[in-house]
Amino acid sequence: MPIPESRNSKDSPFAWLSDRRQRSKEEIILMIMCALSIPSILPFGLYRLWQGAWLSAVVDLALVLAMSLVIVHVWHTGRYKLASLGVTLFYSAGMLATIYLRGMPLVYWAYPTMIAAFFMLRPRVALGINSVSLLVLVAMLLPQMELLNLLTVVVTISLVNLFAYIFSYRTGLQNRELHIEAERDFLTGAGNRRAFDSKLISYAAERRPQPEACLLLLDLDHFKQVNDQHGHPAGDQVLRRLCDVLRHHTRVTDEIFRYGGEEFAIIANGASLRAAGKLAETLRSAVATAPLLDGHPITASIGVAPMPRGGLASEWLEQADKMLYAAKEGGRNMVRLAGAMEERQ
Ligand SMILES: Nc1nc2c(ncn2[C@@H]2O[C@H](COP(=O)(O)OP(=O)(O)OP(=O)(O)O)[C@@H](O)[C@H]2O)c(=O)[nH]1
Repeated sequence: MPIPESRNSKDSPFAWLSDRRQRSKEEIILMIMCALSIPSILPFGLYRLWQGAWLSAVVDLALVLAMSLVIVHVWHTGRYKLASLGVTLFYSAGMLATIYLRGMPLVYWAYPTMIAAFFMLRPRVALGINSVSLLVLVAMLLPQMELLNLLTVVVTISLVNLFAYIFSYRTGLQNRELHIEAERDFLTGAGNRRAFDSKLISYAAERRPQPEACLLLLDLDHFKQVNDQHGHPAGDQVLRRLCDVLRHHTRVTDEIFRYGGEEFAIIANGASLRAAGKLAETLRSAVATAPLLDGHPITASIGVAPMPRGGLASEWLEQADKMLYAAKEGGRNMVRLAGAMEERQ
């Protein structure tokens, strides 16, 4: 079976940002936003320095320095959540400080600053931060602006926030729906090959120590005969029923994927090799006794491998694949476990 590779790296225009490991979209967006803010703010900082407006210059240059530090931090650690919140708060505070120091003409900076928050944070969090910023802004501008002008600023900023919130909320919803559909096998409802590959890649990319997990590769025996003797629709029905059997005997925390025609992968999260061996045996026996197809007994072979500690996800898959091959070679309708423990029917 071909081993999955990181999908992010080769086909993305931002592959050069990947530093030989998979980076999330959020990391890349945050770094790009920070990188863009440097040429946007630096000229103003330098200009104010030249003018002798020291305080404004310090605010601008502090923003530039902070954005540079964030890029270095995210680049090296890959941690973006707290950094995204920090950047948004820092940006918002910087924007308010600049308006406070330079007055009303700088209020135009509120619009891009507030929209940027929606790129980096969840819509609700961005809206919350922007609402607080708007209140502070009103308190600052009240003594120096005519009421009608201030009202115009408040209404336009509120509308920009409302539209940005609706847009990012809808986009998030659509992305989640698309993601679910793109990773679901249309016949059985299990995760598809793409979802399985992503899962293995995310295991490989995980930096924290993972709890133990085992991979079960299950392949129906002589499935070609089912199609040949009973037709393709009957074969499809068998696959759907098989998936129901797998769901029935696994935990909600276990993940089921159809990675090939009549081949399924189950990631048993939190399961030791011993527990996974028992699960595999339960599944093997459940498949053998389940009425998957009237008058045609159907069996499955299963290979099991524990997640290698500090090893590659590809090794994990290879090991389970070898065990599945051993189960087929051993006569089918059996379970093979990587390591010493083996079971035979
Ligand atoms: N009905 C149906 N059949 C499928 C689907 N995908 C793959 N198959 C069939 O699955 C069969 C797989 O056959 P083989 O790879 O020879 O494997 P097998 O007959 O199960 O033999 P062993 O795996 O060696 O026990 C082929 O006949 C495919 O047409 C599907 O979505 N629906």
